[in-house]
Amino acid sequence: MKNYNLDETHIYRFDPKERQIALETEDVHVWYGDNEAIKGVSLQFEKNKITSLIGPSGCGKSTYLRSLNRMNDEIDNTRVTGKIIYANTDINSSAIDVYEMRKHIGMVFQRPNPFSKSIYENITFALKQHGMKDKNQLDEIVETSLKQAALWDQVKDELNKSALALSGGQQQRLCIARAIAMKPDILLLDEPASALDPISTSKVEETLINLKENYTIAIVTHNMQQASRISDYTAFFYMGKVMEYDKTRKIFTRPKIQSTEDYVSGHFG
Ligand SMILES: Nc1ncnc2c1ncn2[C@@H]1O[C@H](COP(=O)(O)OP(=O)(O)OP(=O)(O)O)[C@@H](O)[C@H]1O
Repeated sequence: MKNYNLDETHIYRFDPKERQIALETEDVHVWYGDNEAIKGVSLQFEKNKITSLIGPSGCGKSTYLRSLNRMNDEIDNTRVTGKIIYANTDINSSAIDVYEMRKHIGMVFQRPNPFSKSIYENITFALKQHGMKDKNQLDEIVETSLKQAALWDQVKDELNKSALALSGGQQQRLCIARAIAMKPDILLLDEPASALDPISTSKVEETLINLKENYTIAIVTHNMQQASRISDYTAFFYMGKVMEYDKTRKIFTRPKIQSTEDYVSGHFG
């Protein structure tokens, strides 16, 4: 294993006058008990763009992603410090209504995890929990979300069918539809295509590219081609830090840091 200089980093910063920042973290640290998994990450996520989080296994990508909508709160013995700024508010503050915040910052997990309910109910379940009762309104959201997730044409005649009868790729697009039904601003995805075959993967990628018109997306991926195909920005994580953050094109063609270059060219370690 090469000895990479962990102090040599390159973090691209936006000028907020030129680019709209949808979400920003300042010096975020995450501990699992005594293990400091994230060691001071400050990143900006540009509105209506896709940002990929890449890096070797165990470097903290998922931990960082989960901190962006406080999913680490659900894990015992976890501590998160630093600021996570969304809409001029630090959502890492104890005063935040986490349930409410997650309506704005939604998440899709690695394995498709539809509820054991119909396709229709998968999308309407959380909306009903939030008090929405109007059938026409619910129908409309089901249709719009499934269209945005590029699944409507395949399922529109069988909305009462069990979601578990869909293929893996369709289930994952249903999970994306379920997340966007809440009309979040930001969509966090943790390796959403890793359990899918290449055709389903390319459908999910197409879906994400179309979604960025309306959403800001952060995605953890192990797939370098995927990061370079779909994302506008890429952050390279290593040992709980971001070593390099820049436009995706730069990360993959002219990285500034040796560890990034080795990682993206497959010569890491
Ligand atoms: N629920 C947890 N409890 C305790 N430690 C955890 C937990 N989840 C992650 N960790 C630890 O935090 C560190 C970062 O893990 P994380 O899963 O965030 O990395 P990752 O880059 O997403 O890895 P991978 O690419 O393998 O999914 C690792 O040392 C891991 O063991």
